[in-house]
Order: sequence, then structure tokens, then C-alpha cells
Amino acid sequence: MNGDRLNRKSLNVTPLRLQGLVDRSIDVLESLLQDREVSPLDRAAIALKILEATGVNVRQTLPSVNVNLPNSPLVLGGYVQMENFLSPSENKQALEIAIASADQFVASTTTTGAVNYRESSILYATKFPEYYQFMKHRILETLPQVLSQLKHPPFTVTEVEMQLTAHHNGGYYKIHNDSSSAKTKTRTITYVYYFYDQPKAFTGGQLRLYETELRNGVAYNKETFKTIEPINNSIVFFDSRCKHEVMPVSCDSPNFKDGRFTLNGWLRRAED
Ligand SMILES: O=C(O)CCC(=O)C(=O)O
Ligand SMILES: [Fe+2]
Repeated sequence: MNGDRLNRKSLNVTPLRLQGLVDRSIDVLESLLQDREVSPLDRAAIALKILEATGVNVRQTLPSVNVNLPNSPLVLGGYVQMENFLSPSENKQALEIAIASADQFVASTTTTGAVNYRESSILYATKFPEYYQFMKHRILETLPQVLSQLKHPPFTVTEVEMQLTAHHNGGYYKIHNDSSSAKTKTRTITYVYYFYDQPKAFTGGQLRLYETELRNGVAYNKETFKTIEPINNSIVFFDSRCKHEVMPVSCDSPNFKDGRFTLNGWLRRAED
């Protein structure tokens, strides 16, 4: 039906009846807005419609708020990079742990089980409990600043996952995000701390962070990306839903100590 012709006259509605309808409609919307059984996204959509009907331009009024408004998919791609994250001796200690535990690394896998998707080896944090605790505290004390720079809402961290990952000659990790399986969906922020022996013996190994569009909770990477150099003693934080990739590593040295190492992991929130 043509909206212009849908007016009070053509429906033959009295002003009083119309006012009653408007009042009841507002009541329905108001109760939906407060109904916890209605998903936050649906409530946001209702709130947006009401605001738009009242003439408030939300996109103009709240340009810096990182909310997933209907019709405007959330785009991720921001990151925080900090250089000289640890003291020189703490940085050296990470390399010492990696070297001393060289025979305890295991081949990495992916949650989807995809083959030829990733080439690296991992040392689980249970093998370095003291350093895990130390690093966990450093990360948690940095988090408020990181979240504010990422414009990410604060959340309660329920777990800090950590592993020590080594990429040697031919190592890589193709495009993925860190939170798209049932087991990983509460991963919220990814961190990657880079370290290696100097002089640096490898080339490549950059982190590519793709602009990522979230539509109905599914992440799609765009063509555009930022390139992050894995600088010794630097750390990078980003939203775990953001798509990323580790570019191939080339290294002439056959020595384990000459690899590209990371202490990397994820800050988890509680289940919804
Ligand atoms: O090593 C990096 O730069 C990123 C590692 C990564 O993406 C991961 O372990 O999930
Ligand atoms: Fe990742």
C-alpha cells in the first residue's frame, strides 16, 4: 500500500482512536526496550527506530561510539602497538625460556583442522608457570589503556590464555580470526608479544591485520590491511574477531634460537 495514502482519513480513524493506537504502540515499544528476553541487538534496533522517528540522527550524534547499528556493519581493524614493553632482562628471559625448552615445543594445529594453513610450533604456558604469571600481570595492568585506545568497552577478564609460539624458516599462518569456533568464542582481545635473538636472523613474518566487517556476528575480511612488523620487545593488541595473517618467514639459520618467537594469547570474557 502507498504510504502517502495511508492516512487517518482513508482509514476512517477518529483522532481519539488514533491517539489510543499511538499510545499503545509506544507502550509496546517501551516494554520491548526493557524486556531482557529480547536480544540486545533487537532492542538496539527498536531504540534506533524510535530515535529516528523523533528526528535524532544517532550516527551524527554518537560518531565515536563503537556500536553495531543495524544497516551499518561493525568494522574492525584497529590495533594498539607498544614498543619496549618489557625491560631488556625480562625480554632476554623470554628467549632463554624458549631456547631451554626447545625440545618441548609441539606442532601447531588450527581449530578447524585445516591442513596447510599454519606452520609453527608451540610451547604451552604450563611449561613456564612463573613467567606466565609475570606476563599475565603485565598484560592485565596494561589492559585499561588498550581498551580505551581500541574504543572497546571494558569487560571482566575470566581467563588469560598464553602460549609461546615459534616460527622458523617457512613458517606462516594464513588468514583467520581467533574467536570463530564454539570453543574460542569468548576470546575477546588478542595479544602478541614479539621477541627474537639479535641480530635478527629472519625476514618476513609480518602480521597483517585485515579490515574486518562483522555481519550478523560473522567476520568477513576486506582487501585492505595494515602491516605490523614483529619488532623485538613490542606487543600488539587487537579485537579477537579481527581477521589476520602471519606472512611467511624466511631464515637461513638452522638454529632454533634464530626463530621468530611470540608470547601470544587471548583475554576471555564470561559466556553471554
Ligand atoms: O604471530 C603473530 O603475529 C600472530 C599469531 C596468531 O595469529 C595466532 O596465534 O593466532
Ligand atoms: Fe591469530
